[in-house]
Amino acid sequence: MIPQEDPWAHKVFLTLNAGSSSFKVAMYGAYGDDPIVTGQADRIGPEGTLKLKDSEGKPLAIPPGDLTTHSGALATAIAAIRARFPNMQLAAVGHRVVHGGLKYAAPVVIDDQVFADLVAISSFAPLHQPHNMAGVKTAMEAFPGVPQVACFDTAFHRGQPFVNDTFAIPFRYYEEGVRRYGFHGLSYEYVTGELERIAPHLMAGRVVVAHLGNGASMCAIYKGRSVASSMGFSVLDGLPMGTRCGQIDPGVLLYMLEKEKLSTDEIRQILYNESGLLGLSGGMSNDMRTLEAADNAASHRAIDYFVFRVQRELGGMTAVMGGIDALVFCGGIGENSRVVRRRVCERLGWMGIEIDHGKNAESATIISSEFARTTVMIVPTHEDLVIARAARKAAGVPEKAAA
Ligand SMILES: Nc1ncnc2c1ncn2[C@@H]1O[C@H](COP(=O)(O)OP(=O)(O)O)[C@@H](O)[C@H]1O
Ligand SMILES: CC(=O)OP(=O)(O)O
Ligand SMILES: [Mg+2]
Repeated sequence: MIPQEDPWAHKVFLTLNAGSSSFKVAMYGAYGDDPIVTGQADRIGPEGTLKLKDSEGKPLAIPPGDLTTHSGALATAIAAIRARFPNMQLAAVGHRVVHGGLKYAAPVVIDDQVFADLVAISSFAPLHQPHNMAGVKTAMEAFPGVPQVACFDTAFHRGQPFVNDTFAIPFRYYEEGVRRYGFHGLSYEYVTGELERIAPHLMAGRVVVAHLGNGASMCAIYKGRSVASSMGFSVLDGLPMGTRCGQIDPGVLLYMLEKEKLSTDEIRQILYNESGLLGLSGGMSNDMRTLEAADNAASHRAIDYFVFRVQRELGGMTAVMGGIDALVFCGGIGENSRVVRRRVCERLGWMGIEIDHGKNAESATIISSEFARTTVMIVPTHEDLVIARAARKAAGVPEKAAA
């Protein structure tokens, strides 16, 4: 028999994950978890930077290009990847799209209708969705005919119970789509899959995942399904974030409108860009590393509030699940900040949470002490891999156990 060459062996998949002032790009083959290229554009604008590296860590040459806009930076990244891999056979591009609205609860190949639907809900996520869709447009132009696959941060939560999906305002708003969508779903999907693999007995129970990054949220996962999430209608709700406020009394917005006479644009700017860790620290920083290093009254205000809100959510999520079997940390802060992890877990012995300080200091996978009732873990998240897997599936790559 003549051996058949695997038609997928040389195919590649691009993934794009756009944030407010940055985006991450990666390229994967048809199988396996390790990317062929990873990279990031930061501070997109007059001081934009772009860095890409191959699987051996060697930097890719960046051609001259426009780093002042998301589309320009992405076009530059694509040019760099094309120059380094001139014969690449691109099978699909996967995009993180923050909001799928009511209609989209699973990855979808983007056609004109899907594109229009997703642009139409941009105001639901003004910091992310316009950039996500700019990325889709740029990739469509760069790779005509290649399937573009949208992967939604909201999808993981769409089956959540009504009581976590709604606000107590006139019911017509719920019917119109003003709901608590929850976000970071690609991250929760990854972590859930990892837990299923490494600790299936925990996944069968009651898990709280704390995705603590520049954007931060928590999710209560009961038997593998999202039953409560801290983020709501927009990416502002729940925990305080780098520059976003987190949970806020709507009366504060009325105060800003009526008493201060601020415009909606000014209020949006405050809530999305000037609040959270940055706002509470008096403008010092949105970056947890900088705040931890500063160790002064302003940084303590911000970190104390952050820890307090994580603990409150944890208590609430534990209550609605009738207990907790595992607490999982992920995201830049969850994976790296031993201080935040330690402080969150302090005084939670009544919940069966007790961490081993040595294991926490070395960021081990399991950081709870040996006899603690609740397992506390760190699972580094990989949203891009979830996107790559969805793009592979949409392109028709057969499931094949990674060699
Ligand atoms: N070693 C560390 N100690 C404390 N915080 C860290 C550390 N490394 C990263 N972080 C924090 O993680 C956050 C960024 O998280 P990340 O998940 O990368 O963000 P994004 O949402 O932009 O993907 C920043 O606040 C950063 O300070
Ligand atoms: C949904 C969200 O907040 O995303 P990010 O963490 O990328 O800002
Ligand atoms: Mg993030």
